[in-house]
Amino acid sequence: MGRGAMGYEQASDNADGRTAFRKAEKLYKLYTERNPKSGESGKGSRKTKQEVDLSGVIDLNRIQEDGAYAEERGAQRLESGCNRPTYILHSHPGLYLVPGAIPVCKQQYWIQQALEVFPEPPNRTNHNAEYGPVKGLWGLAQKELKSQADANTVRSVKAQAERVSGTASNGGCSRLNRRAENGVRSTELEGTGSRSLTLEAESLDPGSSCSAEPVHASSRKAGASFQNGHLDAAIEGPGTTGRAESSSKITDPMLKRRPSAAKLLRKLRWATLGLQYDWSSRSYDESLPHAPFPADLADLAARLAAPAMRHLSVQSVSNPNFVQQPLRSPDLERSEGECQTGIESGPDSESTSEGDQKSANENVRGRKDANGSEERQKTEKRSEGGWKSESGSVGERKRESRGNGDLESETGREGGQQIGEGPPGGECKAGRKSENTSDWGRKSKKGLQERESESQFAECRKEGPGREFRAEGAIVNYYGPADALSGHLDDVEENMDLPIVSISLGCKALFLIGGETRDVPPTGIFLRSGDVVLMAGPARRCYHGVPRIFTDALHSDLPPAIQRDSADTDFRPFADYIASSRININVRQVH
Ligand SMILES: O=C(O)CCC(=O)C(=O)O
Ligand SMILES: [Fe+2]
Repeated sequence: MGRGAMGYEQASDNADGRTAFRKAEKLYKLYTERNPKSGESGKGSRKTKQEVDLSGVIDLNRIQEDGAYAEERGAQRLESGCNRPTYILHSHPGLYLVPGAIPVCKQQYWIQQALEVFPEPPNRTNHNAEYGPVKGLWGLAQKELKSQADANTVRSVKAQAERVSGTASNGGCSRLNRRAENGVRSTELEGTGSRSLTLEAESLDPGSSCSAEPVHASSRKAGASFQNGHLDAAIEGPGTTGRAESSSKITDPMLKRRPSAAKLLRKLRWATLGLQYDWSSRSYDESLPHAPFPADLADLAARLAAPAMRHLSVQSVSNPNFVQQPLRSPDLERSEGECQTGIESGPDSESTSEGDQKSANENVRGRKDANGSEERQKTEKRSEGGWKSESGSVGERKRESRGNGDLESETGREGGQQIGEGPPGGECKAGRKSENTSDWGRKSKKGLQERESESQFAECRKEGPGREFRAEGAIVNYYGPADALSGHLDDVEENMDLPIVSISLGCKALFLIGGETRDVPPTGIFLRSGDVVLMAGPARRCYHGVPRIFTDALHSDLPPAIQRDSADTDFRPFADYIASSRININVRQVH
């Protein structure tokens, strides 16, 4: 196929029955192997990553810096009218690449939204099927993690005390209990209620004979509760302990099986915004309860989509058969020309309705996958999905696929300048502090502010009436270190020429885009935090996927402001998450 630089020239040779797309996925996926030197072969031996030749992957940073490289890769810079360099690839008409489109402070904002707000009911996540709507997942997970950290401190103090005294004594034990209680109270002071206290107490020094027994007992009585039909994570308890005795008090069978919030967060794989996609019917189900599409994200998507919308408009004029763009809805009517953030108006994340569990035990392909199947394909259990698990027990690593299971997981968890609208005055304010959010977004490093001045967005315009992208639904993908999204098409939206606006956040990913069949060898492109991809027109009909994300510090290419060690304190919990994760928000116009 003449893409020798990709390093898999043989990809279209179908002799072994594998398609070119599949071969590329296999070539690039994360391989780990046990290092016999680091322990006995088998259990306990260290896994090491295998080197893969990535020289064929298009690097958008280099495209921007090196004209010869850009030309060699068939990349051409567009005048997008948005002051951000936008590139097209000659090999993939309809694909638009906007490196560093989202400023770093906005990346922080969207990461926070994706973790704290977007998974909230009535938005559905991969957890709905098994556990029903889970409310307050991020907050509760953070409390658990903090309690675990406190417990670790208690443990190390205990160990130290034992080392000093030589033996453990009852006196030492009660001292430790006091410390544990202090730990709980200090957490409570930070805003947790009394039930949270019991939850946290359970996490403290688990299994220790010195643990605070009376508190445990009260936690069981607190039990889990439903509020407005939602499992309210903020006041639940027993599901997080996993202890047999606690489940005896629980009547709802779902809750018995519910893992800790921290684990649920780790296993979060997708959330849907706006119109809810029903994986069973492979369509957007407008009867499913849904919150309005977040206004700030809709505004951002409309701006980001502009280059593709402009192109489509031109084509529709020159070709009368070309599909006409739908009229923009009056409620999205806004003044033209402003290129400010829309994030001041955060989405209404209040739950408005009951969650839906109707497809709880089904797993259905939600899109056409790399095998070309367009059929509804039910698989046995939704929870089995298409997740691949290379390490860990099924129970430990069992993951739910979103629909067709094209998000895969293979191992356990391990550890430019931009559109995204510069706010007035050149400051990169990430947005108003909302009720549930911390105020990290208001802080901004000086250097950042300078780089993200308004001037670079001044020309970023949305198109006029009739040509503006209208965000109606989005899928938010959460990738852990060994997760992959296998080749697929997104082909259920009404107008398949309209762009999908795809925003990358967190660790670098390898994105593959091929052709209309999986026999076409795909092109690999690195996507970093803040990069945006538009797939419009012909590119909408091309198989694409993410075989790999890079979570090691050397290759994750995280900007300092979202790195663990250098992020502002308020952003630190999000930085902890994103250090080994990638989030992708892809926004669609459905009608
Ligand atoms: O994660 C990505 O970059 C791609 C996501 C995607 O293709 C999808 O969700 O349909
Ligand atoms: Fe996709």
